[in-house]
Amino acid sequence: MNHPAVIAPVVTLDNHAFFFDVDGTLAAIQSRPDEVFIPSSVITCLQKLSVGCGNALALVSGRPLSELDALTAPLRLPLAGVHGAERRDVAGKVHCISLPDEVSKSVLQQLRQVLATLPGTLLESKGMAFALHFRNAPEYADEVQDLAEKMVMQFPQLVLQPGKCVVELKPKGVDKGLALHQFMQEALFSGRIPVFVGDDVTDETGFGVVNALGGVAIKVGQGQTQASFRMDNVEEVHRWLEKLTSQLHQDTTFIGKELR
Ligand SMILES: O=P(O)(O)OC[C@H]1O[C@H](O[C@H]2O[C@H](CO)[C@@H](O)[C@H](O)[C@H]2O)[C@H](O)[C@@H](O)[C@@H]1O
Repeated sequence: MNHPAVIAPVVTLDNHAFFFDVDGTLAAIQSRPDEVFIPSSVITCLQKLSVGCGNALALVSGRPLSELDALTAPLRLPLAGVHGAERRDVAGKVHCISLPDEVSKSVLQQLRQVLATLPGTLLESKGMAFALHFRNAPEYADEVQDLAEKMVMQFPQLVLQPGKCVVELKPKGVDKGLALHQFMQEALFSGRIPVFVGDDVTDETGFGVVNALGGVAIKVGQGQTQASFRMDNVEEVHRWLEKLTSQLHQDTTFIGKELR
């Protein structure tokens, strides 16, 4: 569906499980990945919501788990990172897809070499995945795209993951839809109706899984999507979170409560 409803859906904490993308959804887009932050008021909302829905709340992001923990400190949520290549389940166990050492070393070396010749581009290495950013050098978008395409031809273990002013290389077979599906198999999530809020191409596989489960898929911002709902921007996501959590009783919402 290309023209989803522009209204916040009705959800109830008893019945729903909540999944949030990070960049462009909980955190406003910044010029560089390391400039991103989630306002403390939003972290408080996430904690309230998590407690209110029996801890059936997870982040599903392209970022590594370590960065997600840092961005949401002091929370320690179930997480899917690197588009699903890493996942920390409800029990805290980390599941991780890795690349053979020689592959990741060779990819990294080749990417570094070429991107060094394209001033303003930025390479983010996540071990088993690589983000080639051109937000600050849009004139090199085509060169970056060509480089990424060459790498996936050379290394069949990798596939392209397009994003906002970025082309990523991630392990084949990994996506947010699968990560979301895996969370929904866990006792704490299963039986609930999934709600997933995301803004980017990588979130579409998550929206697909949510739709198949009769859940609520919410696209943030413009662009084609299979989500059924839309929110205008990050600020609207924040306002929705505030509204959802303001209905909670005080005794379920205090900071510092053990999340599981
Ligand atoms: O799945 P997400 O949580 O949305 O993460 C997707 C990628 O987000 C980051 O890059 C994007 O945000 C940056 C900061 O706002 C921005 O500078 C960049 O242009 C965007 O592409 C992050 O750096 C990637 O690792 C994530 O995969």
